[in-house]
Amino acid sequence: MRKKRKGSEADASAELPGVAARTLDLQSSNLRCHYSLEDYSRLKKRCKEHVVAEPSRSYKNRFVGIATAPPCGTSSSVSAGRGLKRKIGCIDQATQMGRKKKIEDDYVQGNTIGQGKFGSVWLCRSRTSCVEFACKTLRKGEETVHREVEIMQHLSGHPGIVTLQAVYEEPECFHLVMELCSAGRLIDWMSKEGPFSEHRAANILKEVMLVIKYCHDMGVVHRDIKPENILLTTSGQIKLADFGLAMRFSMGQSLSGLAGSPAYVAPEVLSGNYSEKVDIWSSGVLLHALLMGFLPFQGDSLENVFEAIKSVELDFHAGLWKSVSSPARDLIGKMLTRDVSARISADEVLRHPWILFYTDRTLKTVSIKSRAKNNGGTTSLQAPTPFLRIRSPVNLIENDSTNEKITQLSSAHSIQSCKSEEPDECGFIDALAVAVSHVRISEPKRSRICSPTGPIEQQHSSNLRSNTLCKAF
Ligand SMILES: Nc1ncnc2c1ncn2[C@@H]1O[C@H](COP(=O)(O)OP(=O)(O)OP(=O)(O)O)[C@@H](O)[C@H]1O
Repeated sequence: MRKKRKGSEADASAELPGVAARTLDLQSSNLRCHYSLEDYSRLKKRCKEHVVAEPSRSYKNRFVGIATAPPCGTSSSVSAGRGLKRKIGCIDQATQMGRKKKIEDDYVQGNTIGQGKFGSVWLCRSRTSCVEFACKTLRKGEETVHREVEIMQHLSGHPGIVTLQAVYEEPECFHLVMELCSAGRLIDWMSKEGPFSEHRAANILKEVMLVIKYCHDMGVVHRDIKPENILLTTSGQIKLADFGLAMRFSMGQSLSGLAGSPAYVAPEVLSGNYSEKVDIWSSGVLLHALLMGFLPFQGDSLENVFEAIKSVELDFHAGLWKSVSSPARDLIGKMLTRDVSARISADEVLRHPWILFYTDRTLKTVSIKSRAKNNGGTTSLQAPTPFLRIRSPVNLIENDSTNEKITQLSSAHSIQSCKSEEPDECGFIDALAVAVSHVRISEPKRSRICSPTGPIEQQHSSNLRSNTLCKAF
């Protein structure tokens, strides 16, 4: 019997976790609780079975739904193995090399570097080039393995997406050889150094949104955007990883299926009818966490967290928000609006004045100049110093010396955390944002290729570390 992976129907025979009885470890943090959407999915299923006693098919329709939607021009009714083989057929020449060979023929196995729910990720080195890669080994039978591979292949080539190098098949498992992101996960940097300055947060969000925009333009919704799935290379490049929950969609298509990670899940996912805008909501949660150091929607049980997601209004005028510029607040508000039609798109996020202010060279130059004038010639607003190297031509930090600095990412001290913004920067940004908002930006061309079928410890870290609320279901 095939196993169901996250985003799929929960196993009816699995023991119902004591969801209602579980308590938060409030001492650790408001978000270090022990719930997962898998628990929720199981609970809902159990409830439905007990109360309504409907045939399992109707439940399946409700919760699995689009999770098994086929990729472009294919049927979802293929078995995982056959599906993957066929997908390998459309993977680049370079990735076909593993079809007959064993992975050991081409790669030397190294240490385990990550553990997922359905397999491990380990270091490997190419015997021919000596280049190191990450290898994700997935046990066969996973329903969505072929879809994850196919989507990675579909998206491969974008600098913000982990490149799939090769795929090897064995009787029991698949090995996905991927580009190595050895500087770790964004969540770890957030835990170590967060909350981040607006400057740094804007540069991170921009990189993330560029990838999400690309995914959406390519007809893929990720459905599990969270800092645990954002990896960093030694050159500081951000890479979106873990497409285990990703799926194809076509513009205007209504999606269903309970999928995501509790703390990041959009309210409409809980109602069972959603679109690619769920990635924007999750990114809004990410932005909140980047700036504030904690997650926006919390509760002492999984269902309370969902209740918060559905009903809590964020008060942008209280407490810590006072130290955040109004354009930043405006952007978070537009990303975390429950009215999906009012929620901005990835492209609109990228054109938001707050993002432009911190990431656009022209605007930055203007702002520095005007600032210098006011300050008797000193440029108080510094060039971007996020830990990631911004590839955009509009960025000011792309030079050899910066790259050199960033290659020392293994040392926390090599990264400037950029926490010391000017005290009056918020007001300055507010004023600038008004000017920026008058800049007309032309609509970009869409390039879809396929149109298919609570407060935390020390104001940062602990409640952002991986916990069950942040685990995909
Ligand atoms: N390309 C990579 N380079 C470096 N480390 C990686 C890479 N891909 C994955 N990892 C590490 O392995 C971990 C698990 O990977 P991934 O999230 O893809 O697996 P998963 O089975 O989908 O996990 P989960 O069950 O948490 O969703 C990551 O959190 C990361 O630490």
